[in-house]
Amino acid sequence: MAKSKYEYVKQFELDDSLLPNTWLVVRIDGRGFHKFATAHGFTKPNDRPGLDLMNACAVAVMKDIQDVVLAYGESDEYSFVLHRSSNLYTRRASKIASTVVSLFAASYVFLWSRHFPEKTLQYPPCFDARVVCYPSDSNLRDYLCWRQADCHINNLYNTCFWEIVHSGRSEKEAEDELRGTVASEKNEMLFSRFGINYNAVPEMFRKGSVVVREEAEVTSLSAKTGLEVVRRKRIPTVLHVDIIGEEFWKSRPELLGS
Ligand SMILES: Nc1nc2c(ncn2[C@@H]2O[C@H](COP(=O)(O)OP(=O)(O)OP(=O)(O)O)[C@@H](O)[C@H]2O)c(=O)[nH]1
Ligand SMILES: [Mg+2]
Ligand SMILES: [Mg+2]
Repeated sequence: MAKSKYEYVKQFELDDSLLPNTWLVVRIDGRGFHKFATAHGFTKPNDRPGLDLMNACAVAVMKDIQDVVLAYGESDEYSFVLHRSSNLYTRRASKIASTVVSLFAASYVFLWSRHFPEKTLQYPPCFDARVVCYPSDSNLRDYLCWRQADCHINNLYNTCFWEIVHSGRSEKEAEDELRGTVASEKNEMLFSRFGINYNAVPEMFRKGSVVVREEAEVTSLSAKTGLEVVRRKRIPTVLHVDIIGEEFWKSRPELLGS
């Protein structure tokens, strides 16, 4: 069939394929979530149902997109790691990022009432997305260390900040008091002034959330025989563990393996 005279416009669509044989990380982040958290009365500094909802959305993304081998989330962001061998959408950046972020945002709305049965969603949440290539395994691990260290630094700061505010000081006073303090001083402040052992703060808040495909037994009914069948399946599972040290990677050699 003859091409229409309009077809030439396809030439304006530029190639945005990502470098082959590199780890791909899609990071999504809530747009204006400071305002979103306020509008929905999220607990400060950590809202458990809000974080559970983020994790449920990440699981939904991983159930749908098999090329995602691991996801890491904290605050209003989630990073999705696609294996270096992935050929999803022939590695076109905009197709990959837009698919991940729209699936995440749609899941956020779809699953909202399950996590907030008593709260009405006030307006549509929005997330941005970017995709970055990491050429080596150590670059990828350093990326994930960066995000988990960010989670730790922010959570320690925010835990102190809100303890000071909840004790009756203004936000400005809390900010002034925390300026220039190091981690050990913040830990000491939490312990001696507020009776909080930082290590006893839930791991989800201190370490963020990692989603990996863990083997589990799944029971279903056979359509043929009507009998129960037990299968071993790899299910996206949310963990709150350290991913900076060796332990996590040593016990999961398949993650970085080919
Ligand atoms: N109260 C509360 N707020 C949260 C929680 N998680 C995230 N937030 C808010 O979300 C913000 C996320 O930070 P950013 O992503 O840097 O800021 P943002 O307001 O989303 O702005 P942009 O990402 O630049 O659009 C935090 O500063 C908090 O205000 C939570 O569990 N509880
Ligand atoms: Mg944000
Ligand atoms: Mg953020």
